[in-house]
Amino acid sequence: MPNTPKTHQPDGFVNALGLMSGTSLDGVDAALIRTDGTDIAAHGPSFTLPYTANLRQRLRTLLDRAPDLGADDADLKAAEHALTVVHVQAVQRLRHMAPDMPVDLVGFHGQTILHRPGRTWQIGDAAYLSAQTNLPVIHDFRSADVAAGGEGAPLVPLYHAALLRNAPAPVAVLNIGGVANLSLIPSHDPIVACDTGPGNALLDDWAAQHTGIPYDKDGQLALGGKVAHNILEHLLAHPFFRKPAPKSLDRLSFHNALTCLEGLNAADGAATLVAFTAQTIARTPLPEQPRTWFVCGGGRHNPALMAALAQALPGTVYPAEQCGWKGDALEAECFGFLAVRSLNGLPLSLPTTTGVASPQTGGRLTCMGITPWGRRL
Ligand SMILES: Nc1ncnc2c1ncn2[C@@H]1O[C@H](COP(=O)(O)OP(=O)(O)OP(=O)(O)O)[C@@H](O)[C@H]1O
Ligand SMILES: CC(=O)N[C@H]1[C@@H]2OC[C@@H](O2)[C@@H](O)[C@@H]1O[C@H](C)C(=O)O
Repeated sequence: MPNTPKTHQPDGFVNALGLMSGTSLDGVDAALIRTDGTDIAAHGPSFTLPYTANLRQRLRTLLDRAPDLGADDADLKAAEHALTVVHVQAVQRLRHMAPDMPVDLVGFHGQTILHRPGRTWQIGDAAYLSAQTNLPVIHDFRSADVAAGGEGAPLVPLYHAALLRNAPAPVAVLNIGGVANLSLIPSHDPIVACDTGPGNALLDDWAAQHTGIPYDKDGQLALGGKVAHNILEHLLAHPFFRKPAPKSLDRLSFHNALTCLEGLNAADGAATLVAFTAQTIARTPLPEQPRTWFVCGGGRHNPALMAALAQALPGTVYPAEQCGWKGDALEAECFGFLAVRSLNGLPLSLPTTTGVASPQTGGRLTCMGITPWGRRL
């Protein structure tokens, strides 16, 4: 059921603060936008609040344990609280950064610890976040889509579509986070979207194993390595990559791929993983090939990956900044945007983005002791 009430600002536009804790487990992205859930009137500030190595490790352990975890497991609850405390800090810091853009609403994605067909699980304590910030919070964005037969991901396509409204089609936005996903606006048909395969997650794990640093900074490893083509082709033979959109992944979906790299040196393994990410994107079956790609997410900071994409993809590849977007803030902005859509009962997903039977709204409102628009009602 759609959340009520609808937005109370006279023109329908509100200041929505989005929070996204992605599959890379590196921190929480926070961003502020002014939107009515259809148009974006302003992009406010954004930043990432990094997790401590300790919290990152605790979350990583939860990902491994999630299939067997009960919802009230003590480690889970403690990590969920620690995660939410960082989100509270992120909200407070962003409010200080934007005193002229008072926050009306928070979109709180939380941390996905498990995602598989028929089940998606995000942790994060929305009631605590609402109570600590005195703000209404929309959370639990994915479960309505899953309950209605959808993949529950990706949810960012409708935000990408709003950003691309005036761009000449066919055009795509490519997000390279821990997992990679794309949104394609074809020339005539509705938006098509899917997860494409691993983004940086395998490369992060490989770099951590071989260098003790949790990612391949500036592609230094990969740029010095050679692609092991026999291993690459073996990895690409997985049927997921031939499946048409919509489709989605868990962060650990391709984790076993790392065992195929055993025996390679650190640089060659990194080069092979970069090629794997680029090729899985290039081979994604699409109804039409984009003429232009705008790349967001942390992967665009990796020059080895950007070079591999430029070579593998048809069309021209640009970082998101080419459009004036903030490539590290898009997902957080998206959850601000989706929070307003949720409040207004608008769809968060479509049959062509998640495979859901019909356009589907979602998200739940949590409001601790305050009215939906706080003191501004
Ligand atoms: N300078 C850099 N050089 C290489 N890689 C980088 C650099 N900066 C960031 N990255 C990569 O970007 C990742 C973080 O990306 P991002 O924040 O988009 O992921 P996420 O939002 O957690 O993931 P998802 O979109 O799957 O939820 C890091 O883990 C790292 O792999
Ligand atoms: C289940 C889940 O959290 N999926 C994430 C993940 O990270 C990237 C990709 O896989 C995408 O499907 C999704 O996040 C973005 C924000 C989305 O829903 O569009």
